Amino acid sequence: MTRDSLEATYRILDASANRAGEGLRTLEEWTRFGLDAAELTAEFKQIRHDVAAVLAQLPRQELLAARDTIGDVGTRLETSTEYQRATPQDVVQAGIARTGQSLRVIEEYLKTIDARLARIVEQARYRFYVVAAKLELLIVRSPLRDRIHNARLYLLIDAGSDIDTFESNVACMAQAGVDVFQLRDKRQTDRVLIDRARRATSIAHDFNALVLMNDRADLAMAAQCDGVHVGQDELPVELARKIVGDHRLVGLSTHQIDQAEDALKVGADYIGCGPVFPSSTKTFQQYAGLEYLRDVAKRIKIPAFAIGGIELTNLDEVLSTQVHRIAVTGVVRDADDPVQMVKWLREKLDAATGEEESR
Ligand SMILES: Cc1ncc(COP(=O)(O)OP(=O)(O)O)c(N)n1
Ligand SMILES: Cc1ncsc1CCOP(=O)(O)O
Ligand SMILES: [Mg+2]
Repeated sequence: MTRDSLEATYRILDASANRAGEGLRTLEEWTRFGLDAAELTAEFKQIRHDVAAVLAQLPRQELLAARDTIGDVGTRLETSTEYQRATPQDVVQAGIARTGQSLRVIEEYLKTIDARLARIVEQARYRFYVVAAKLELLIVRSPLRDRIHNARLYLLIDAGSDIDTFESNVACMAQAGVDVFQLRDKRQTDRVLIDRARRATSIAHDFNALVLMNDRADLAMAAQCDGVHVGQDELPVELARKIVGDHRLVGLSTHQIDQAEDALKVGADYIGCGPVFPSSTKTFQQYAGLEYLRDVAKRIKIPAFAIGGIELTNLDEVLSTQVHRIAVTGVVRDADDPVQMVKWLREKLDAATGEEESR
């Protein structure tokens, strides 16, 4: 290689190493502070260190001597999208693209200097693609994720006595302010569940509400509803995700903080948190209680719905934990006027959300 070519190669390696380091750091900051995702943060950090260790094996003097930021024509070229970052998610997506490209550039030019070092960078690039895909899945903004994020009132319903009553119930509840329905009826046949979920989805969508299936990802797909809710001992979130895909929702029940932290790692879109209080719908030996909700509000970034025995009379206690989303059954099902009950719950939730936003 000529002296000029070698110098240009060092310039490329120096610039690309800086770009890769900055890109990895940008991603690391979001997994650390935006998502509290310790494993992803550690993986990005390790890749950053491994690439830096490779570059450290090149003659530093040569790299620095080749650096010419002022004379670099590239620093004067600006693309129209470079300053378009509406959200941190945009920053992350740009960071992923920039880092992948830089690692590839380093690898290619290193081949002309030291094939062994190039192979180490190639391995780092493959590891980067795996971890970047995990991160992208967490931040990808599907319309349903935005909607579960904005949801406050989640109602678990059974299949009802007949289809007409069921349909009119869904319409009334959605109109009164329910954001999300879950079809939970352990006594029904698959056929009934599929039919009810299909119809509920079609009605709920007219009111901008969502419908999820309890426990069964296969039935969620058969009914083409908005997702599935699974429990700790049921279909694992990763497998539910394989069945329903990235654009439908997967919710997970959690009862303690390590389960809530795991929910983020396995890619759940939201969590149910409870049981908070004794419930008339289901019996429990143990309660997660209000303390668990306080922990979740402080530490968990995905939407969290408090569940279990929530009534109008204890809703203030729930809201005081700073968890501002609830999932209910009995308080609505057993109310003298279920529609009125939904409206009251809605009012209280909206008031709490309004206070939060004005703080
Ligand atoms: C929103 C929401 N949160 C929690 C649960 C409870 O789910 P799970 O623990 O799987 O219990 P069953 O519903 O299967 O009895 C839920 N369904 N929804
Ligand atoms: C399915 C489920 N899991 C925890 S509580 C509950 C039932 C809904 O609770 P409630 O009827 O107490 O509002
Ligand atoms: Mg379940």
